[in-house]
Amino acid sequence: MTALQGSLLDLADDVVVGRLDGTSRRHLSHGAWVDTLTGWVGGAHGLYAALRRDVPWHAERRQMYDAVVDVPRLLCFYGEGQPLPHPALDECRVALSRHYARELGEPFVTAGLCLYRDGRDSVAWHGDRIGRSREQDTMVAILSVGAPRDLVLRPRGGGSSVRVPAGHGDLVVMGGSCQRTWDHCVPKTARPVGPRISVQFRVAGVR
Ligand SMILES: O=C(O)CCC(=O)C(=O)O
Ligand SMILES: [Fe+2]
Repeated sequence: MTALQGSLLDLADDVVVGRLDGTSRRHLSHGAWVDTLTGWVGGAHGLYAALRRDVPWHAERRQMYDAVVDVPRLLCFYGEGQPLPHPALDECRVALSRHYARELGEPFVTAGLCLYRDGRDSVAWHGDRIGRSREQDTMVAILSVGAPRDLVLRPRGGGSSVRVPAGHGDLVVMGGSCQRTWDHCVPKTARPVGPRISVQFRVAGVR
């Protein structure tokens, strides 16, 4: 009985990367779009726990005008060819590369991980415009595990914002001109929220 319970628990811990054919696309202005798929990764608890435990999370400090401030989240970046911290993330990367191959024309090769410890952690308005994404269309695919937070997008030229919920096991892909013509952020929240881990898959030479 104990052995059976043990194996059932193991089973419940298994991380399952689902199919991508259920993604739904929302077209934004200026050729930007977002694809979403809720519950892409099943057993996401196991993935969250393993990443929380195994990733060498570190804090960063950044120059902000004339002060040096803490970046309000923990980070870890995996460059091209670097082993990812969980086999499910390799599976995600390969599945995304295959699914978007025709449209993107190149594979996802890097993974940026962020840990938002609570509602005070956030990422300010920005576009991922370091590298080719400043001039060219690209995609940034984000897997979220842990507490749900919102990814909010707004057109750079002004206009109303779009709120995209990023829940446990969900996928959000920003594509087209999204990094150039729109900004995105994960706002702070006063709601009592638990920790969230975000995994951003990008192509070579884009941050
Ligand atoms: O946490 C997220 O899902 C977004 C993170 C992000 O925009 C970034 O690291 O560039
Ligand atoms: Fe970003």
